[in-house]
Amino acid sequence: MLAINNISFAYGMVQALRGVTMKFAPGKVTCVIGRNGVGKTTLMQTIMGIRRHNSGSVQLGERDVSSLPANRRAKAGIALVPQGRQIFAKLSVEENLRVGLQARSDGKKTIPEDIFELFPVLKQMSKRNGGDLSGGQQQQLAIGRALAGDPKVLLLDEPTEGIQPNVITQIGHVLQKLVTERGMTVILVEQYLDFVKEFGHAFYIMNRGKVVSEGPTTELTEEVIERHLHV
Ligand SMILES: Nc1ncnc2c1ncn2[C@@H]1O[C@H](COP(=O)(O)OP(=O)(O)OP(=O)(O)O)[C@@H](O)[C@H]1O
Repeated sequence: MLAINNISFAYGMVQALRGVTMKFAPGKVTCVIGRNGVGKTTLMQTIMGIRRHNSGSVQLGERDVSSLPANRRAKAGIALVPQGRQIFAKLSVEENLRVGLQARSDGKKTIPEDIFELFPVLKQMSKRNGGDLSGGQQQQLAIGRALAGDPKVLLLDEPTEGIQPNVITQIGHVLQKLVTERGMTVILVEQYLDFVKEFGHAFYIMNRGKVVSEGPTTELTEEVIERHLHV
């Protein structure tokens, strides 16, 4: 279980998060949705420890990880697939995956074979440079790199952005596997509501740095969407 309690964060005078409290269950995909600029990316960066929240706490299981920097949160089992993927263009696919190994707490130095089973294209392309891959392949690489660190909690910031439909479906099935077979806690920032409804179990809607609605995705009705998400 990952829980965040009363998290606030400001960029100077811009208050991006205002007392956000959320719970993320293992074995479930929890979706964080909201219009542009409501604080979703800031929230993911805060959970990862890339941005240090001004107040509140981040609890991973029994452990309060609020004071840990990002690299130690990664070792504790949190991984982020960032918005825009941020793969290393000049490194090969294999080298990108090796970067992910550094987050492991068991010191393992080889890329786990199951990453190639989840994303066979990464095996076929293993010697190619990251920058030569298509957008969809880069997204798979970014997820594979996060999984190389053997996380318990996987954060994904808009993984379907700019990706062709067949790869979106493949990514959805991988997330389904990670939660059902490994009991992983998956947290998904997503604008694509069909994906949320198909693969998500629970949702939080944010507006102006706050939670304004939450529930199981079966309760993500047209009325809720109309009230909180339409511009
Ligand atoms: N580096 C920054 N410096 C100053 N303000 C920022 C910075 N990054 C984000 N903000 C502001 O913080 C608020 C929240 O931004 P954030 O990117 O977290 O929202 P978001 O919901 O992820 O949006 P999007 O869907 O467009 O990515 C916005 O008002 C944004 O303009």
